[in-house]
Amino acid sequence: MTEKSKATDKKLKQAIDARMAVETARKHQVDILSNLAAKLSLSCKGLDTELDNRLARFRSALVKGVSFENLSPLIDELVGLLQNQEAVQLAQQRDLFTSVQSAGKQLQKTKGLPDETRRTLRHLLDHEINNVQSTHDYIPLLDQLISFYHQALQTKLAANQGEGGSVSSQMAKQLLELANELVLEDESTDQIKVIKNTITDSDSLENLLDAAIKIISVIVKNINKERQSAQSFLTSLNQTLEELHHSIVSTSKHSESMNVEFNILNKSIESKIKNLNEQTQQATSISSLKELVDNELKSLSEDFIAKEKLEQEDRQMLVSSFDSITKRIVTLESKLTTYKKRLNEQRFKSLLDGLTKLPNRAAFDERYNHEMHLFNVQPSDVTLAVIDVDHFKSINDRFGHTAGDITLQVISKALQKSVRKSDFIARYGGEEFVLLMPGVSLENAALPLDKVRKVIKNIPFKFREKQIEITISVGATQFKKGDTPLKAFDRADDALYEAKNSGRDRLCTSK
Ligand SMILES: Nc1nc2c(ncn2[C@@H]2O[C@H](COP(=O)(O)OP(=O)(O)OP(=O)(O)O)[C@@H](O)[C@H]2O)c(=O)[nH]1
Repeated sequence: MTEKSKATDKKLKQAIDARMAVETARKHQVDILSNLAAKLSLSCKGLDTELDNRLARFRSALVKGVSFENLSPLIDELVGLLQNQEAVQLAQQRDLFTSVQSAGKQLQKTKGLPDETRRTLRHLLDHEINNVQSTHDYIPLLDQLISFYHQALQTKLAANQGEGGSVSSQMAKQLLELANELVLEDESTDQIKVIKNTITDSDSLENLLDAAIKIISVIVKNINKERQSAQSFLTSLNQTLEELHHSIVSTSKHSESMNVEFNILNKSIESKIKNLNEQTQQATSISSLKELVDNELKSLSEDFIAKEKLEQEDRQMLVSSFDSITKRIVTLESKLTTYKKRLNEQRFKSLLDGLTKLPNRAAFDERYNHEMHLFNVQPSDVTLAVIDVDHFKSINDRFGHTAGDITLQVISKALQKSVRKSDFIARYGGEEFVLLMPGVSLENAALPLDKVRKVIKNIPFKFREKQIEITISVGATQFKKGDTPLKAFDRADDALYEAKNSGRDRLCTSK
């Protein structure tokens, strides 16, 4: 190879190398641009379709190796679209600020949010939200807000469930109390008992409503029966009165017609006697006088017989009329007695508690007010005790309402047996009893009351083969000068509250 061709060869090689370097640099630049376009496409994907399409076209132009001059308008378009996108994002950012802020404020109003959550939320709304620079920055805030919402929802749900539970358990309690207070005929009492046994504290509102409707229908039937019975009594009373009236009218009519007949007879007798008198004056011989007297006496005697007959008829008529009136009155009296008896039984029943047969609250109120009145007229020692079965709800919950009812009956019997004759014990409602002890000071009542407590505690209750100890708490007080029924009761109730709070199964007193 000549020197000249060697030099040419070297130059060519250098030129090829330079070209290769340029090619590589360009390829590198295209790669960088393609990469940028790909990243842009990825991060802008979905923001704007137009931008998506332009970026795709830009990438394919790069791959095809379009000259930079041709790429330039594409880049301009992209810049324009991106600028537009910036404005869109700013607007979205503003909207997001407003909605995050209002959502947060709404959340702040939610009751029952944990304190820590409330504090973090306040910080978020007062500070963090103002430091947000981009839509992306909202993501952690939104994440926090969603978790707050979750907490608020949980709190609300728990509160609702709690509320629902306590509402229905309160309703169940009231329904049972109402059922206990009902004084109905025997058959209806049994029906109410069956309904009562279906009521439990954990019942849904729907079940309670169903039980309430059943109770109402028993009451309505009872009212109808009662009304029918009152109506039949009134109808028969009405009938008897009508008959009575009728018989009196007919008796008096009969008497009137009798009177007319009597008058006629009397007049005829009178005129005959007058006539006899005149004719005897004018008689000229004994024989004619005898004949005259004979005739007149005969006629008079007929009149007297007729009068006697009339009188007898009248007497008989009166007697039979009185007889029938008396019979009717006797029937009416017997009906009245039956009705009165029924009413008395009803009244007696209405003062007795259906389940325990102890005097009920109405009977207690009557007696209690009376004792308070006596005390205010002439003060003496009167002790009032309020007795409540401990944890009675758990007996119902564990062994059912029938077991609960039997427990109340057993306790009532034991209470009645262990108080003195002069004391007055009543079922105040539910598992609460009241005891009035006239003539006993609080000091002297403590021992017998504590004895009552022990009696109940020692009853060997057994449910489902399980030995159960049932205890009572007692709160007692003594009537004081200036007391009203309410004041004294509240004092006894406070003492009961203290007995419950200090461990139950005890007697607490309040002076
Ligand atoms: N079986 C039955 N249960 C009744 C009757 N009347 C009320 N109850 C129930 O008595 C329970 C009383 O419960 P609470 O007032 O919570 O009192 P407790 O469980 O005795 O608890 P403490 O009084 O606090 O010791 C409620 O579950 C009532 O449903 C009734 O006639 N029969």
